[in-house]
Amino acid sequence: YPLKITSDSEKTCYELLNKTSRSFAAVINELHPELRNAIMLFYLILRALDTIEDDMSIDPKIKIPLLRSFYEKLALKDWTFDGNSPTEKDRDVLVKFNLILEEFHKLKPEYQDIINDITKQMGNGMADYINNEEFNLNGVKTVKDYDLYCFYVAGLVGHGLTKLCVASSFSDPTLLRKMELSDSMGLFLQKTNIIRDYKEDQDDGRSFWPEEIWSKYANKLSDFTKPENQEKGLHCITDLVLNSMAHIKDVLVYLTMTYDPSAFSFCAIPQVMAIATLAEVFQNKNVFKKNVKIRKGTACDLILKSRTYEGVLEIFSYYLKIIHHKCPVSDPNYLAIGIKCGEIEQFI
Ligand SMILES: O=C(O)CO[C@@H](C(=O)O)[C@@H](OCCCCCc1ccc2ccccc2c1)C(=O)NCCCCCc1ccc2ccccc2c1
Ligand SMILES: [Mg+2]
Ligand SMILES: [Mg+2]
Repeated sequence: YPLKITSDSEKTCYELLNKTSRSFAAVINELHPELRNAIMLFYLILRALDTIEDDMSIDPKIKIPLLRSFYEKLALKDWTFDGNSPTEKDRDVLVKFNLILEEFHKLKPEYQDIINDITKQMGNGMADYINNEEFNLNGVKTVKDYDLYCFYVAGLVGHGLTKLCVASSFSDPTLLRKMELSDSMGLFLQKTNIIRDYKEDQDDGRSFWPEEIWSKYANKLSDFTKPENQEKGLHCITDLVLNSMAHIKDVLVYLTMTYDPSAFSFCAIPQVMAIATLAEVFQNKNVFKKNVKIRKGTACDLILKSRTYEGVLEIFSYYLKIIHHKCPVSDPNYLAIGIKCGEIEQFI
């Protein structure tokens, strides 16, 4: 669909989108015009909220009220925020937030309400975690906390996207009665990022790997940065990958209920990138040293192949086999990985 830019503020919004996330920008730009601006603005507003959450230089006494009240800024005409540290990578979305607001108020009220509601829930969820001393000091404790945090920052995005797609008749309204499918769409992506971002988060003094899992393999999470602990670290990655695989069936069911071809690609592409990334981080000690990424050429093949549902099934089946074959017999989760791969294979 040709991109028809009608104002300077809209032009700036697309520039901000392309600058803050090449991967999501690529799929959002392909969307049908009916949804494209709504989802582009949904992305920028939540990225602005996340840029406040991610900035470790902002005092929690300032950050917590700002996260909880952020959704109220959506009612304003020209609010901006310049309180991020100069090094915060996406600080521009807050500095130019007035232009995002200008475009946001042009959306259908129904779309504005959906975005408002998700922004409010996410802001409160993020604030709850920073407020909870336990999480702030030692990171995520239980797998239950891990799922709750990922629900707040990504599951809710799935909820909002589902409501926007159903409102514009691009997806099956049944999805509204099965919101756990939307949860899984977000949790699968967020958990993949959290596994991949171990080193980056360690360097930022943050951690999202749940203690309930990593404590089986180390005394403290930073142990995995030492070579002598990396065999154990690989077992921990297996455990985390196994936990993420629990969402795959829901993801595949969700995709069968997304009718519009551009909405299907928009939903399918991040998911196939995630399964390819899981296979890349699996048994890969580089995770403890740098940010592991899938090759550009692979990403292009995946985009082409994920245009049909059969193509998506082939991609998942291919990478599940890779994960299964890469798992050494010595890994404590060797059998569980085989069982989970078999379970999903049957569904495919
Ligand atoms: O700072 C970073 O660069 C990464 O931040 C991560 C973090 O801080 O944890 C983390 O920040 C999360 C809070 C802000 C969420 C922003 C977002 C992301 C993608 C969207 C896609 C479409 C519409 C709106 C969207 C909103 C992050 O960006 N994680 C990437 C995974 C999030 C997936 C969200 C999501 C959920 C369901 C989906 C269903 C279909 C298609 C895309 C989907 C996308
Ligand atoms: Mg972030
Ligand atoms: Mg964040």
